[in-house]
Amino acid sequence: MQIKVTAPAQIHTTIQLPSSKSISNRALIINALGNRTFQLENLSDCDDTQVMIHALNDGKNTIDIMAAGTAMRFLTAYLSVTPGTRIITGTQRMQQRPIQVLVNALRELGAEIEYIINDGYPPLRITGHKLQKDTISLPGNVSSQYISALLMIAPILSNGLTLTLTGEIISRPYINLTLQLMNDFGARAKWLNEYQLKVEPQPYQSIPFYVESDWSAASYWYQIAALSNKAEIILPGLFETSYQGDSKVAEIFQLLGIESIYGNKTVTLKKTDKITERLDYDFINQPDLAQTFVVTCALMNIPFRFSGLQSLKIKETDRMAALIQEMGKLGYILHETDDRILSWEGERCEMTADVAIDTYEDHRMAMAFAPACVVMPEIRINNPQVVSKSYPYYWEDLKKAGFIIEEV
Ligand SMILES: O=C(O)C1=C[C@@H](OP(=O)(O)O)[C@@H](O)[C@H](O)C1
Ligand SMILES: C=C(OP(=O)(O)O)C(=O)O
Repeated sequence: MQIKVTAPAQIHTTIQLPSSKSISNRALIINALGNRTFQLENLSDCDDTQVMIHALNDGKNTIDIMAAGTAMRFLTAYLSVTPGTRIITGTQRMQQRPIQVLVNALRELGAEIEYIINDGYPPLRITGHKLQKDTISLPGNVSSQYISALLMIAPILSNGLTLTLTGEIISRPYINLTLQLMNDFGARAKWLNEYQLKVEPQPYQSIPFYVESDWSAASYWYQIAALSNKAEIILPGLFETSYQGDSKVAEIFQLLGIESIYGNKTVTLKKTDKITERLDYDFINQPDLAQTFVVTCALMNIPFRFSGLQSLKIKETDRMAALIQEMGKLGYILHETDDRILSWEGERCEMTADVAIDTYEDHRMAMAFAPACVVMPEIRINNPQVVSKSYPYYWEDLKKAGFIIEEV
């Protein structure tokens, strides 16, 4: 399927964003490990959260988490401490996303996990039982989701857990998000120092819990505002002091002429004329924002150097390669350095005729490229349904804001 997206002349709208999938999926695991006294409120309706709900509630022997990285990693740890033998699998791409660091750590703690097809990758066969060991060391430079997964099961281990992280720690705000939620649910978990984490053997308590809106999803509305001549966008359900590391998007977009005005549980995006001449930024802590800023800066003609992108290669697709390829179609020549930096110094090439953006089964490719139509007559997006991974109503929300979406 392909759609053609056309933008309105100006944008004045209020958009109810989806709930945070990162918070939803953590709250679900924690609640499942606790006593489930309260219902979680405002859980995301995205695919990644729906697969997690099914995995935890349906009692199936084979669990298919489709493309959800958090579900694969968090459930691998969860199933390792939950009685029974289960197979956990996912999409073809999920079967290429590494999980060895987490499996090795869990095995060292005493878990029973087998690779079913390829060593180091899902699918896995997991038999859950009590884990005894209470210290573990693992690399922090592949995916923070492994660390979050281990942290979340730690309060129910007999002696708690001390984790030592080696190498550069990527996506650290997501580890902090995990600690924050664990502590909200009555656990005792904290950093001992920059590289060590400690979790006490203190069980979770259910609490009434409401999931806030998704800051990563908000980034596409910041992008639309930045690319528009005239825009005012109100986003309810977002807070300045958010648990989510991607709330940083507000600060970075300030450099691209967008002011965030925080009100009663909402943020309003307004345009300013303060726009930086170039943007250099290290995305090590906010990898999911990289696509938003690559597309936005190039289309605003702002040269950039974005570092800290090493984890992009093992996400829904190789996002570095996908960005270079698709920005090339729009006439922008990006450079990749050392598998971790993407830069653009203003080099242009001819734009592909009848350009259609490929999305590589990556929701963020669709969501970050669609706003390009604000500065182009139109944009075509292939396989637009990929957005359901984190933001099922993205296209409906664009329509609500006055965009025209046609199937072609
Ligand atoms: O813990 C989480 O909720 C996430 C952590 C990040 O992954 P990495 O730690 O693999 O970078 C992020 O990209 C992903 O979308 C969600
Ligand atoms: C990388 C992402 O998700 P996950 O790793 O959880 O599949 C994402 O949502 O951009």
